[in-house]
Amino acid sequence: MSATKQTHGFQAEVSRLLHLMIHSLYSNREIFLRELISNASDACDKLRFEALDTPALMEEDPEPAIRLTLDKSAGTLTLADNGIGMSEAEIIDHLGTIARSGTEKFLASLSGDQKKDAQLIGQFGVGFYSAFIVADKVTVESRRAGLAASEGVRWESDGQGEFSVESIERAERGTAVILHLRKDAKEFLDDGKIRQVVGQYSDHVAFPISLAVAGDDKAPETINSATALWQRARQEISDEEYENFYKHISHDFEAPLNWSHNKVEGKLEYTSLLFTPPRAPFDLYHREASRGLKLYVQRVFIMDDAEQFLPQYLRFIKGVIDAPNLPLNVSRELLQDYGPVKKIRTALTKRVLQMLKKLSKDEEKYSRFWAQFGQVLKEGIGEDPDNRDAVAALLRFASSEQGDSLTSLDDYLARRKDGQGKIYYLLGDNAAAARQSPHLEVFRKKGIEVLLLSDPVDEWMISYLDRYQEVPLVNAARGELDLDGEDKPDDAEQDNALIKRLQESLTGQVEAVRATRRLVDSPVCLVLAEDQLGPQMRRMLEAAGQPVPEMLPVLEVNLDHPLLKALDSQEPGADFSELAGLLLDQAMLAEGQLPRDPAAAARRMHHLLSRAVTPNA
Ligand SMILES: Nc1ncnc2c1ncn2[C@@H]1O[C@H](COP(=O)(O)OP(=O)(O)OP(=O)(O)O)[C@@H](O)[C@H]1O
Repeated sequence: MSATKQTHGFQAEVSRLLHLMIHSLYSNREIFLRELISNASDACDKLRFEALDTPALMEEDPEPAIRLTLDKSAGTLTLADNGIGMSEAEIIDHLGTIARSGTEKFLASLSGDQKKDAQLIGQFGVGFYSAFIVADKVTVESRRAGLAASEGVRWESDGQGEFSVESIERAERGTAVILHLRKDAKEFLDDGKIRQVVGQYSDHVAFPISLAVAGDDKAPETINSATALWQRARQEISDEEYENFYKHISHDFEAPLNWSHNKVEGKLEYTSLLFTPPRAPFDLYHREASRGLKLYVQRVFIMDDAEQFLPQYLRFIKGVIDAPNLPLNVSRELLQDYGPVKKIRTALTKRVLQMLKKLSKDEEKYSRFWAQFGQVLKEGIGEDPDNRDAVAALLRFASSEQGDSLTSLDDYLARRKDGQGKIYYLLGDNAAAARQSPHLEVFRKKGIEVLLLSDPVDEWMISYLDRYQEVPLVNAARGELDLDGEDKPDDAEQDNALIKRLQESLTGQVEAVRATRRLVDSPVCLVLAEDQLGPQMRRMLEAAGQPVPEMLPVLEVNLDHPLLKALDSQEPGADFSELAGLLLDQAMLAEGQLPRDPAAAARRMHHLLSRAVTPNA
């Protein structure tokens, strides 16, 4: 009826996503039904929420419902809901663009390998566009609750880069998605098939889903149980139901790693159902990425991303919380400093940490978890002092004694040597480099294990973790080592003439030169003073444009090493200074740092090499 049919181009990312999705999800294609039903259920949730303030939005049709209709002769499957609906502007915006930062980069990371991409797209959440996996044309008709019947809108596309929009007369509120099924997707015209897929993926949707066949006299039949899953008793819910519920709320297709479902009674009554996802969303580190739980009050949906119920470092946890005693008109601002919310948050945080502890008993699953979320969890060491030991127990580290496998602090403590009162760690740019560090020599000799920390956040993180189970953590490359009382060189040793000569020659480049017992095979190493910034923190500050205090390292020397012995007999003069400079350069290189003056270091090295190849020069 409208003379104003307009054509729009999809945002480039949408076209690309559509193309990749159709290709990579072909063998999982029944998920389109779950995704569209999830959207319909969200739309009903949103309507109920808005109607709390504006009851008139319910019009004459107050019971939220989702209706599926098969039309075999037209070859269409229609999903209709009487939820919130969309205005013309909304439909153009929601069904033509993707408003998540990082999307372009994410799409570029897809490989073209169907299996791998299918999993990755799960991180993204496929949503509405999955309709095109089974349909070669999709028509959406909608009217937003509260608008007049004349303000209906029809959206149509064949998924090839463009969509059209026109205004229509639409008496019913809500949205109908009409799928013109592809030739190879006609199985979805079979009511048995629809029943099976809805039963499998969407049984727990809290609104009735009915199925009708056009031309059939039978009344539409409800085909799901239509109770909120989290309200049912734990023992009545199968693992598969939990898994499907997770997929429904997260738009993921892989099963969660584990979950925790609890009902808390009493003054602070609430039910929580929390899931550990199998993969990090692609935008885990984007500020505006969705995070947090879905909040319900008395089964009425209140908001997505209720981030107030968990701390930042647990932002990857998915789930729902139903707190029947919160006011229905609760807003984000109100949640912020609402006493009961803080209490629930404290309890849920503990709950999640327990859930992760349980997960850690399953080594295979936990290593998947750790690879995806380990970095985020480390934020908790700084962020959550009250639960520091519980978070620390979940951390995993490379270790000098454990080859490629990672260790927990508890396992480290269980293996420690009699009388070893400290947990030792070493920071490095990567575990392989840390493993080569001269600082480990004395620990190896004594059979003491050292944790190898190489994440960019590790130095920051460890600065908050000075103890675990009352045992102090000590940086193996910092301060004076005192492994078993006998490691400190005595004053007479420090009073050595060679040390004094080195110190003189390196004035302005090192804080001090000291004799050491840290080393076995290496001649020298650098040691940080107790209060000095390490290289990782330095780089982080520099990258953030912060001023970095200039502090000189301490050079420790192994007086038993043949090189130092030879140096001792070297006459004072230019050669001695040159060799002293080279020793310092080497110590920096062994730390993975550049010498302070790389050009001068290279010159010294060339000089030395020339002499080595032409001994009489
Ligand atoms: N049945 C519907 N009724 C009302 N609005 C809808 C409906 N289906 C989709 N929309 C709107 O279109 C938007 C985009 O839907 P889409 O499924 O692509 O993404 P999403 O659901 O927001 O995200 P994700 O699928 O990753 O959770 C929705 O956020 C919603 O605003």
